[in-house]
Amino acid sequence: MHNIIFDNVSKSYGNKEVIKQLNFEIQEGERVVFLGPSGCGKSTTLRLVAGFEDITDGKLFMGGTCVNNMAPGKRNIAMVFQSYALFPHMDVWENIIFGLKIQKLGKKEIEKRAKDALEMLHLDGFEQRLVKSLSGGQKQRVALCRAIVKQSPYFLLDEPLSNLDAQLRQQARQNLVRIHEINKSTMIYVTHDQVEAMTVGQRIAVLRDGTLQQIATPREIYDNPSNAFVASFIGSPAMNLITADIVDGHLFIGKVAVPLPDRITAVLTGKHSVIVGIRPENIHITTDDRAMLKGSCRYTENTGNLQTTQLYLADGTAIFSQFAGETYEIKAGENVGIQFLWENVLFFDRETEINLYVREKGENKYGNYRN
Ligand SMILES: Nc1ncnc2c1ncn2[C@@H]1O[C@H](COP(=O)(O)OP(=O)(O)OP(=O)(O)O)[C@@H](O)[C@H]1O
Repeated sequence: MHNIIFDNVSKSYGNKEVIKQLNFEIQEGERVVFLGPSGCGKSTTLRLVAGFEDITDGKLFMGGTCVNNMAPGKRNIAMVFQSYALFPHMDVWENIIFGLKIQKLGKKEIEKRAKDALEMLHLDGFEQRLVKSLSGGQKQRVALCRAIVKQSPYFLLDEPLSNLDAQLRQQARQNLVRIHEINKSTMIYVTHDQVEAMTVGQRIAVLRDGTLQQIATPREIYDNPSNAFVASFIGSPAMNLITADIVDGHLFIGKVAVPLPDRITAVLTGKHSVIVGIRPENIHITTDDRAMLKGSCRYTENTGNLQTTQLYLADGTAIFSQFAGETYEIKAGENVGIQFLWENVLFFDRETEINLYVREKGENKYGNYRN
């Protein structure tokens, strides 16, 4: 069994607590992404698993064993760093087999593993090339090769693709996922890139200021973020967050009152100070005079397949609408009608920012308003 359990794990540097009481489990063979803004503690958490940092409080279990005091070399991990950490004066082959020679594996086994890895990452033919003569993308693939030949049950990656351009990143992401589906190691992948998180992770752990905000599948994080922070961190353009008040069945955005559907008021009765969360694709622009809100177009961008429009509501709130397919052309300054797709609207408590509609196991704990 090669799972990882964080049991109340905290980490401080001096008086500063940078990781705060992490409690979650990564299953054997699972691909989990740590996602969050710079400084939220992603790398530190990964380094706690690798054993490069000591845990200040709590316990970390790997494969059922508490590893708080276990040296990194004993943890059976393979790691890939942003900087690649290759030996520039050695050729590709030497870089890849270096760790295996130290492990004193047999010559045949070393050759087989290295050849398989080179083939998997389309590096056959590069064996004799000096690392310093390779491009960034090639170096990154050598670093991946060097990690996968170890065949370790734990695979840790710290922003491994951040030095690559957009196109190479996409290829590298696909390579990584493919390798993982073959190796089925327990994988942790650190990134601050939400697209990478959505495409690589089977689950995403979102961190903020050293605390875990949510750990869930990409779909769940996108559809049902636990709070306004998670909501705003995933999606591009980001989810619209609109300050509003619910009063007796109406949503007040500034002075404009919009009647709420019964199934929402059945759950959110009385008064609530909220942040309305609505993704750009759930805001429709219409010429229909009966639209729930009126706004004016600030600008619109058309990328062929997608139209993205920034709109001002009557109270000055700026929101984004985005939709695919043919649309009528909207001009800057034009007045338009705005319609929310209510079934996809979220409500966050204004003070705590907590999602008032987080569903548990597919069910909305406040009722079935979303179904
Ligand atoms: N050796 C250290 N001594 C003191 N503080 C540290 C040390 N390493 C990290 N920190 C602090 O811990 C916090 C978390 O840092 P960490 O590098 O884990 O964040 P991160 O989410 O990986 O950020 P980034 O995406 O920028 O790498 C930061 O406030 C950082 O300044």
